Amino acid sequence: MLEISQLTYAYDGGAALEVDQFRLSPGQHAILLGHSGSGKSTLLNLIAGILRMQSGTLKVAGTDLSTLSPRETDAWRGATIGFVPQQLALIPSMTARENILLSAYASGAKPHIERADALLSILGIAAHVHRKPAELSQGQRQRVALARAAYSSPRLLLADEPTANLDDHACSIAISLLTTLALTERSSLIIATHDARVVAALPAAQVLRLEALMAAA
Ligand SMILES: Nc1ncnc2c1ncn2[C@@H]1O[C@H](COP(=O)(O)OP(=O)(O)OP(=O)(O)O)[C@@H](O)[C@H]1O
Repeated sequence: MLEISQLTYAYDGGAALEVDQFRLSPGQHAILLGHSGSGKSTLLNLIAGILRMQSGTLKVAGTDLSTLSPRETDAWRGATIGFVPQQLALIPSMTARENILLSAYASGAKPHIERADALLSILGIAAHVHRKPAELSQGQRQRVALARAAYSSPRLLLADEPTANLDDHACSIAISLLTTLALTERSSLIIATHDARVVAALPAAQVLRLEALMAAA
């Protein structure tokens, strides 16, 4: 599902990420673990093809990302990746259902309302389908962002710090929602986090530890 070898990435300010070797089999989950600034978001963005890799090997769901043009990468991402960003990035003027259907609206594909509503139901917020983000709690907003990421049945679900600022109860709910979705959608899950509770909650996940490079420079 994921194959990384001697991957490096540098921003203008200097090296941000080095991963020697990492492999994830289909159906396995991974945790990218590291302190602030260790390159977790950078690696998630490389895996999603949002950042373009600079050197090394990065194969995601069987595709060597270095072989794709930017246009091909966009199409590949739409078909393969579901992303839950840390800031959720919901559109304030749209309802929960409309936020989930956003990718369909944007690509001109037929929106599958039943699919959006079924996901909201799996995530326990079917009653809030017509609410806008401001009318939802933070936990409910996170569920909408999860449903939006899962809408296209991605092979890989990526979540950036999904438990940041959550108490223990909300943290275990967030993790169980992610694993439930991964199970029902048969997706692999990659979680970027600095939260040891995530490692404890997912004992079968492969852990990739990242070290900050810039701070040491
Ligand atoms: N767009 C950018 N331009 C220059 N440097 C960047 C950029 N984005 C991130 N960096 C730097 O790259 C390093 C890794 O950042 P990244 O956001 O990937 O870390 P992170 O582990 O996700 O951190 P956090 O947990 O705080 O979100 C940091 O030193 C950061 O300052």
